[in-house]
Amino acid sequence: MLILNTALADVKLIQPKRFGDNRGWFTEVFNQNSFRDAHLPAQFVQDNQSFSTRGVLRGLHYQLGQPQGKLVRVLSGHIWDVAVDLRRNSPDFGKWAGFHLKPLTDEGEIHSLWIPEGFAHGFLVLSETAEVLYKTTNLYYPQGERSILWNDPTLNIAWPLDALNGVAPSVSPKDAQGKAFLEADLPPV
Ligand SMILES: Cc1cn([C@H]2C[C@H](O)[C@@H](COP(=O)(O)OP(=O)(O)O[C@H]3O[C@@H](C)C(=O)[C@@H](O)[C@H]3O)O2)c(=O)[nH]c1=O
Repeated sequence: MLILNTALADVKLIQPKRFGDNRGWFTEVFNQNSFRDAHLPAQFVQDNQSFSTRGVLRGLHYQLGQPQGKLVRVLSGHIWDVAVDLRRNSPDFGKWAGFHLKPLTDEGEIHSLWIPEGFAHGFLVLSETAEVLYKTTNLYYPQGERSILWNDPTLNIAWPLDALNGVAPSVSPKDAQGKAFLEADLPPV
């Protein structure tokens, strides 16, 4: 299992080793020791799965009180996944990074994304449908959930909207009322 650096120091791409044989293939998608060796949190308490259609944009989400680190992977389809560093004491504060994520079965695209606590997370579905599965380091805490507007001008995230052929992203009513980055309650540092 390779743990690869990204443009954001604490966000990692996880590339598992895949073993092919005449039956098909096998891979470990999470290994606690590999995470520990890489000094990443290795304790997850919740697994989430969502199904979405093309153009659905979920995010940008984070939780106060019970921050969630997320280990994200795609089971089917193709998404553009975004992490935004909300930790005021971080050199990457206010920076974002985007990643094309595809299923582990696609040659050359075998990775999950590790997003630590203190980040906001969102994704845009680029395929007809997409199923996304992610483990979290803390439980869902509805009182603490927060949303920052996906198209916040300060963050200026370069969502790959061209792939939607002029159709606007589809967001939930809650996300349509997300806060501007400069007005958001950010996690304590
Ligand atoms: C996130 C979550 C939602 N729910 C419920 C609440 C609600 O009725 C329904 C749909 O919730 P949402 O609209 O918040 O779902 P969604 O917009 O998919 O929210 C998710 O977005 C991605 C980007 C993340 O990073 C996740 O942490 C989570 O915030 O599911 C739970 O029961 N447990 C959970 O952990």
